[in-house]
Amino acid sequence: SQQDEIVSGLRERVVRRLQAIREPLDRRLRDGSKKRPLGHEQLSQQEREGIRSGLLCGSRSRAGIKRAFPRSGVLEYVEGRASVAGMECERSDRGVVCCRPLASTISMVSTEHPAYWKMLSRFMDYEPGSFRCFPSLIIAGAQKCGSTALTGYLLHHPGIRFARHKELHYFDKNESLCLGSLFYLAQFPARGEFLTAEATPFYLADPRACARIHAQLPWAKLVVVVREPISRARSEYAMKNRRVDAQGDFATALATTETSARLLECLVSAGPRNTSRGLAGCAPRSLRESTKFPLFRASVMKQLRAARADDRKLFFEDFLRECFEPLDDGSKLDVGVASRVFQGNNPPPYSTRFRIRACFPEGVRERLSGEFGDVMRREISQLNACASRNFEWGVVPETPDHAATLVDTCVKVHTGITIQYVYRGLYAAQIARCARSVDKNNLVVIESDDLRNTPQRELDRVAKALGIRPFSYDPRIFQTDNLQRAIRDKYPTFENSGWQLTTTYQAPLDPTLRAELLAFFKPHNLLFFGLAGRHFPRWLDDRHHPGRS
Ligand SMILES: Nc1ncnc2c1ncn2[C@@H]1O[C@H](COP(=O)(O)OS(=O)(=O)O)[C@@H](OP(=O)(O)O)[C@H]1O
Repeated sequence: SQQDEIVSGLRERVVRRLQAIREPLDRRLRDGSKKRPLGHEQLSQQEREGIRSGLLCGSRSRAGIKRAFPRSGVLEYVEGRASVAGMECERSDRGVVCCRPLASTISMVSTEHPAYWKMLSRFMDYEPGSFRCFPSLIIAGAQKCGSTALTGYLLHHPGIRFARHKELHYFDKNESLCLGSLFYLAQFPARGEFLTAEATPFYLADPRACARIHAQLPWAKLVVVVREPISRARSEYAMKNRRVDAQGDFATALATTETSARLLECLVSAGPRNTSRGLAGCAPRSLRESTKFPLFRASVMKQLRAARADDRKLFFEDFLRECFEPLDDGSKLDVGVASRVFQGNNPPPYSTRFRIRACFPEGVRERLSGEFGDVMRREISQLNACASRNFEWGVVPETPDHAATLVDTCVKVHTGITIQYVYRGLYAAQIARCARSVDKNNLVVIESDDLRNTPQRELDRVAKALGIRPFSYDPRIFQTDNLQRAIRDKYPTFENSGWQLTTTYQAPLDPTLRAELLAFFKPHNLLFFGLAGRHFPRWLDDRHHPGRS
């Protein structure tokens, strides 16, 4: 079919590029140690390109050094090996389930690629001998439309098990893909009387994820939850707002010399080998209780892990010296700790402040770039300017394919909750792009209000698409409190990212802004209705959602 041709054409192009990149790299690897760190400036143009395009793994250490090595994950993907090595697929009333033995793959990987295995084993938790099953169901989008509610409901289905974490981001992040399908498989439970599922609502927005999913998991069903785009955007903005607030509070707490001093004492007593557990146990309470703390802890660990095992102690000491500014006023630091970390300074420092910008940049970089109306208007005007420059049909796409080309040309997609509040509500564009690789029969679209109002009916649609027996849910699980509980039990840290089951909005949206946004989204919504084969009149209605959004 045309889709297959596109995929195989793409694959050929990628393989050719890959060969061009691999040859010099293989030579270098033969010449030197497999793990030889390469200074960024030492990377060849091709290697740099390989890292950029995601064909090679590149990791950055604190010293700015990059390592490049062939990415097992991407090799699997490009060569189509991931899906076949030892895989067993079966179709039953449990749907289509494809599994692979984890243990034999592990022994192969650990002997053939020790460096890769070393990196991989850090992320893995597995029982030897078990088969793991790739997901047959992926909740692929869209963000802020109710994907977590849908996950929370499906958690009660006896024939479905979800991955350990919500939002694996395997198909959209080069670093995850880099770890390969073994890493991905390890996120799912050992084979049992169920199919497996994962939910990463960013997949729909990512320009490459659908093609990657199709190449690795051609049997998987993708469920896309959509929502009236203005409410969606507002929900995303509200979540970002919560994150920025939490970030400000964390930075303020960290900036006090008292907190910084206690943190440094805590790190010194935990030492290089026990840093993570130590931080969880002895970091000042004002930090530990913040929703930003897990990110902070992960960031410290990531920086420390960049050090090679043999020089970890040295690296740890360097980290402390670089990240804690010596001061001579403020909250006093334990004398022993001060002289150990800041030895050589004159006069001897007795207090300190954590250098948050240098040492925890991810904790302070999120910003709101204006009021909701400003960011929406700015994004729309940039999109319109780009569209009128590039397309004879101007700013209003006439077909879903036009809409897909519009976003391909005019939107540089960013991960995370960034400034793409408008783009992520252009469902026709994103679904049409996804359908270039994923078979339409494998795409199930659910509308957010329908999910809220008639959940059993929507869950039956998912079961039907998966080819599994319908399941009658206890209606109590649809109550908000129970839904919240189910989500918290499964994903206890999910709310740390600023996510909440529902947002309380302070005021309704300004009517003028609402009218402008409705007018902008209308043609995109109509294209989406055409694709979905359903009309959602509430999306076009000015009176819709006066209270909720
Ligand atoms: N049962 C049910 N059905 C449909 N939608 C529901 C349901 N429960 C919650 N919500 C709404 O989901 C919004 C959050 O969406 P997500 O969970 O997909 O967000 S995320 O992308 O995972 O961050 C969030 O939107 P806002 O409240 O506007 O922020 C929720 O209201």
